[in-house]
Amino acid sequence: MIKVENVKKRFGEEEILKGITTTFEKGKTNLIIGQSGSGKSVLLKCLIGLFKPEEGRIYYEENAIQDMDDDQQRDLREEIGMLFQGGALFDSMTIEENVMFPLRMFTKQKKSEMLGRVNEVLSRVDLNNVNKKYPAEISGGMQKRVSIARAIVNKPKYLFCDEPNSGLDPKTATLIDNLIQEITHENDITTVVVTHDMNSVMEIGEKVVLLKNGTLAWQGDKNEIFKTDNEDVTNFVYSSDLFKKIREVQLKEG
Ligand SMILES: Nc1ncnc2c1ncn2[C@@H]1O[C@H](COP(=O)(O)OP(=O)(O)OP(=O)(O)O)[C@@H](O)[C@H]1O
Repeated sequence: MIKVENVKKRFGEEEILKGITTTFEKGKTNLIIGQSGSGKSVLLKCLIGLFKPEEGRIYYEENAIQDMDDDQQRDLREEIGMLFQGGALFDSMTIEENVMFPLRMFTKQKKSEMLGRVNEVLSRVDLNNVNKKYPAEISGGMQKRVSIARAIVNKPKYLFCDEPNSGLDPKTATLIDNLIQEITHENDITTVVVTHDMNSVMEIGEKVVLLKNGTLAWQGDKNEIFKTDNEDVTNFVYSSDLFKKIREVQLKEG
């Protein structure tokens, strides 16, 4: 579990996060949603220690990042898997080399051991026989699977995904969402996903945190999001025409 307590982050005069308090739960897919510029990425960067909040505390289990020394922060980094926006695979490396990269960075395993683990995670994301290909030689959906494999190769306790569906067709996006959720459940990981995608909210929103102008406007789960009268939620959810229509049908049917 990750606990966020009154986190404030400013850039110059502008306060971007205005005191966020929430929890991201273990074994669940926790989603951060909100309009463009609401502070989702800044919060994610605070969580992984890329930005230092001016105020507030972020706890991994019982331990606040703010109290960790360099060694403890390095240990924490090894427990974190990151799925970057766009995948961020290294173009000049094969799929196998890409997935092996975190193992080479963080462990002293033998090559054969690393290869065993690489094949295990590639197989988990249903990718076989692509080891020697380069990212440009496989589809966007497959690249995303490779990125997931790379993010989990070190058996992280915490997984962060920045817009995992960007650039994917709806069917592939749903497959990727489901894969992230399955892996979260199987390994009891605390997963945090930043997304704009209402389909993701409906599919995997086990805990949903809505940001608005750097404040926490609402939190709940995917079922509650369609029942609440919170105006910020309805503005966000029903800014999509499709969901507006679903809402009208729901209201008609009582
Ligand atoms: N390094 C930075 N320096 C200064 N301002 C920043 C920095 N990073 C983000 N901001 C500002 O913080 C605000 C929130 O940005 P953030 O990237 O968190 O939004 P977001 O909700 O993730 O939006 P999007 O959905 O478009 O990615 C924006 O006004 C942005 O300009």
